[in-house]
Amino acid sequence: MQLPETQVAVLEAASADDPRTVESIAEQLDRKPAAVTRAAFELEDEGLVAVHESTEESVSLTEEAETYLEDGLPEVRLYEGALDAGGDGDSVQMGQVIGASGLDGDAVDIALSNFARKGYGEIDSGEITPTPDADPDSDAEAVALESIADGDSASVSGGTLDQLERRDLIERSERTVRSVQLTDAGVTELMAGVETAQEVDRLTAELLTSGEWRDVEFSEYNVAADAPDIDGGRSHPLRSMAERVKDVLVGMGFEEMHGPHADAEFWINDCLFMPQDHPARTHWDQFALDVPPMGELPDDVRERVESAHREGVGEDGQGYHSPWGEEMARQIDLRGHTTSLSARYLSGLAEGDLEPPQRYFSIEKAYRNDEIDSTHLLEFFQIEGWVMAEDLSVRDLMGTFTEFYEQFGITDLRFKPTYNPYTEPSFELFGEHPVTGEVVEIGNSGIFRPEMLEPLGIEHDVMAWGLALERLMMLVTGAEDIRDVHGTLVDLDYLRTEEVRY
Ligand SMILES: N[C@@H](Cc1ccccc1)C(=O)O
Repeated sequence: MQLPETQVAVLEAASADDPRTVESIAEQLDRKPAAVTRAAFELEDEGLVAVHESTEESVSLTEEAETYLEDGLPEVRLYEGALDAGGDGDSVQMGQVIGASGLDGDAVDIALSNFARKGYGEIDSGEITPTPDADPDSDAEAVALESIADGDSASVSGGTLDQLERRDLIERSERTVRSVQLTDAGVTELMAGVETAQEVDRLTAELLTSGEWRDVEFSEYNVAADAPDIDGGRSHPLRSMAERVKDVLVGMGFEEMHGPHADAEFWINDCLFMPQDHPARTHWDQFALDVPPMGELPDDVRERVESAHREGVGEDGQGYHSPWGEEMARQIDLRGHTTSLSARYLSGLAEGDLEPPQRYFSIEKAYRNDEIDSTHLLEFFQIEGWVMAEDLSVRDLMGTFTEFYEQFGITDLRFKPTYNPYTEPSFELFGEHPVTGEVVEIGNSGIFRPEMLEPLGIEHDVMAWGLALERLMMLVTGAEDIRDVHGTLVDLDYLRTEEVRY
């Protein structure tokens, strides 16, 4: 006959004459009692053993009892204290006795309430008279505590157990004791020879149809084992990162902006007070599209933008005093930054009138004719954002960045003054790469100039920024080359394994 391994072991350990407890078999086989119990019941189903059950009282000591085991019962200590204080048959002041016994707190009351009951002496009007021949060494309760500690509660009388339970010194519970005894059939099978059935690690169609599944032993699951990697579809890690950024910004009270990737230069550059002869507006930096120009620009904004470029804004404003042509403003480019969205939203074109406070963000692509290297791509994601409020300062800007980047564990931000035609003051942001230790530029920001805001019809302060999503990703995940993170040169292994939680 073939049986699973544990059943064979239990069968061989069992005896026909002498029922053995599951615990003793488990100890002998060095297996868990639960596994032996399971095997015993399976063997019983086969008629090879009988499992007998009985209940047994188990007694355990409470914490209080454990301390008495160390220090002695309080009443015994009181008795010894009384003898030490000189009361061998004579009465002694209670205070003296307690002092000599070393008892304090609740232990004093416990001692006093058991002292007379157990014949250690008399307590009367503040005096204690110990019984000269009381024998603390044979104190039934103290002896019982020792026996229970040794696992021999059977030798303790029922009366003493009841007394200990009343004193909360023991806990009694019932437990089921199972013993295994070989049946005649079991003896016969054992003599005929029992073999260990092979373990099977997967259920097959053959096992099912043949009915053999009943007899084979299935190996246990190892939930800690390494499983093969499965390369199924999953979110791009940069997408997950974008979602996480979005969660953070929405949590900070921002609303999302959306808008065209290919847009009129008007929204990309002119509204940002970028002079039309600015180097960033050449094809060295941005991609122009060979498509018809934008048909209509909103008249009033167009006029005010033109005038800001020519004469500036305010009483002593300074424009660029250089030519400004609508034709160039209507040319369609791939946006070199998503600040075009901020211009659109601020103009009210997208959202209607905006009263402060307002907070907007976008996580969209920008396109630049850059040289591709470990920190530059032609297409990348910008985390654009702006806050419109009554009074804003550089502190608000720095505080917002500190709060934002903290959510990603970046706490060592650095700020460097820079220049943008559309912000004053302006700051570049830097963070340290966790692997290379290099200080990496992660964003650009500032407070929008009146030359930008007035033509858009904004009378309040607006602070704004453009942060690089890929650079944030590199700081968070330790990726060292932007080309591995996103784009046509991406590292597939990185895409398969990188975990970005959001
Ligand atoms: N447009 C800037 C970022 C920026 C946005 C808004 C204000 C200031 C800076 C860039 O692309 O680098």
